[in-house]
Amino acid sequence: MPYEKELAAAKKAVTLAARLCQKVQKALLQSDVHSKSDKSPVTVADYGSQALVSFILERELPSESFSLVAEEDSGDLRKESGQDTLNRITELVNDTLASEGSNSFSTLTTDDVLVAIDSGKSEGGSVGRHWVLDPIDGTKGFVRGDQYAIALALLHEGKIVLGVLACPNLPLASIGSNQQHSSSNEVGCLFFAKVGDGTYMQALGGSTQTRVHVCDIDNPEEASFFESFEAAHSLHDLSSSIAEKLGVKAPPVRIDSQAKYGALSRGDGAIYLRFPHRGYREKIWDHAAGSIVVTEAGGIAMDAAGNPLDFSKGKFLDVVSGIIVTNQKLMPSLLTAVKEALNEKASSL
Ligand SMILES: Nc1ncnc2c1ncn2[C@@H]1O[C@H](COP(=O)(O)OS(=O)(=O)O)[C@@H](OP(=O)(O)O)[C@H]1O
Ligand SMILES: [Mg+2]
Ligand SMILES: [Mg+2]
Ligand SMILES: [Mg+2]
Repeated sequence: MPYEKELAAAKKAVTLAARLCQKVQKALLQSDVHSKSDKSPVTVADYGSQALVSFILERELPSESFSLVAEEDSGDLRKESGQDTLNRITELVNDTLASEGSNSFSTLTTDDVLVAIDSGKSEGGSVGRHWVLDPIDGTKGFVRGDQYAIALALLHEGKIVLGVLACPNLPLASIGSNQQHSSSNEVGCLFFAKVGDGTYMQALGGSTQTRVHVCDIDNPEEASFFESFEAAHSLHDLSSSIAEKLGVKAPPVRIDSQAKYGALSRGDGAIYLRFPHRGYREKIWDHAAGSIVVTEAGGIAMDAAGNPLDFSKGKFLDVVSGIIVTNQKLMPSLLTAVKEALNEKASSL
């Protein structure tokens, strides 16, 4: 089966990274959170997760020429002021590797950790294979104690061919707005998909996998939709105008990160709307794993003009206006509603 060993390595890497993140989130210290040059937050767990995933992929797939496009870099950790943070990250990475129960590695030094983080500097593109990683997607949610995801995908000749999404705080039971009462309040989901092979979910750290599908609603009135928790990341007014045009009755479900794609892939809701503020450029690591998880579950992800998402152009994902995701039946009416809402918005400016 194509990409079988890559999927196994990706699941292992992401599961270990999730373990590191869970440990940090439980006891998050103010000193663990820093601000990047664009003012967005980054924590020791973002860096630790990136170092771990990079290290595990290289260890598990030694024969491959390794290319990784990832969100974080080690610039701030190489400064004098970053030394304590780097020591803390190195300790977290080594503790997590030790908890894996294998003695087949030697303790990583701070230099090893810097090198592992910086192997995420690849630019991606349409040629060859590139891993695409968001070590913590939804860092603001992570810091708040809410939803976040570790999102890893493989790009091959410009197409996403596999994706793994760990959502440590996502309930195993549905979170949709019409959710049934569930006796289980267990959290921690691992979604994974290979091209042509469907999408599966298992409990994080578990082994029983179930195939998942997007919902098959065709009446928009019965649909519910997901959007960003942070109003700074997506225009909530615009999505509410789209929902109104569609006749959606349920209120929006606002959660952080690509956990939205995971929830959609198992039918918790029907639509995901994402309309960043003017001037923001999407990055491939914010959508690569999520998009294959949804499409292999029977959904479609497009930009607001109905173009497929093109991951082959480097680290940016250039889209017209925003990203919309839903099932096959709802997409035509969703595209119409989006077009109308965007036209109204443009004429009111
Ligand atoms: N201004 C702006 N507009 C749009 N998107 C932005 C913006 N700033 C950041 N980001 C990216 O949003 C990523 C998190 O997206 P979410 O959908 O999780 O947003 S939210 O936290 O639910 O509000 C978040 O991912 P992480 O940095 O990995 O957390 C960012 O890549
Ligand atoms: Mg992100
Ligand atoms: Mg991130
Ligand atoms: Mg970030």
